[in-house]
Amino acid sequence: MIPQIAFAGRTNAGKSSLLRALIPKMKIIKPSKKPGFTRNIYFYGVGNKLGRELVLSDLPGYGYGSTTEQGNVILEYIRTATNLKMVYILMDCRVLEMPSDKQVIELLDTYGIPWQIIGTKFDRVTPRDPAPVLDLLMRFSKMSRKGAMGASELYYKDEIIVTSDKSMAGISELKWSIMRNCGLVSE
Ligand SMILES: Nc1nc2c(ncn2[C@@H]2O[C@H](COP(=O)(O)OP(=O)(O)OP(=O)(O)O)[C@@H](O)[C@H]2O)c(=O)[nH]1
Ligand SMILES: [Mg+2]
Repeated sequence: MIPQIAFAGRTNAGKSSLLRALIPKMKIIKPSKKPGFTRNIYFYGVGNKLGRELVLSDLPGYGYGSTTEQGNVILEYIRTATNLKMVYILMDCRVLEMPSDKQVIELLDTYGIPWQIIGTKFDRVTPRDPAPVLDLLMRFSKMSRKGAMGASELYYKDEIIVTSDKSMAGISELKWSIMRNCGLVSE
């Protein structure tokens, strides 16, 4: 069965943009400034001449600007997706975790689906951003592990990969992470 990797996150988090950065040759639905732009799930098969190796799924965003219908699409996907190896939860580096992210994380834990946080729009982080955000990014970009977070540690059980579709920061790291999670390369 072909392994599947999903990209989830709040509306506008940068899911479609990150997919374009990951697989530039693929015709991916255009990113948009309008939150809630991706209304359905888009599946992208990735492989070589011998066949398809994995499927990347671009999920609709949740939270601001999304609809109940989009929420139901996400729920149904989490409930029924087969061979789902990882759900990357994208969060704008300057905003990070919101209550809706926690709800999705709790849902994934309920179904026993692995998840990992990906920071997006790293190019937009400036020294003027709130110190906790910068501090957190500094720690996680050094790949520190579980336990560094104090109160929120439950929600940061793994390292955060920090990315940008502008500077291409973290894109290669994310590609390796995807391949490891699909069992295409060893740990
Ligand atoms: N500067 C910067 N802007 C980004 C980056 N990634 C995404 N954006 C911008 O953020 C906006 C939203 O990007 P999308 O990729 O459409 O976000 P999405 O998560 O797919 O949004 P929905 O489909 O609405 O859930 C667009 O204006 C993008 O150009 C990034 O790494 N850096
Ligand atoms: Mg989108």
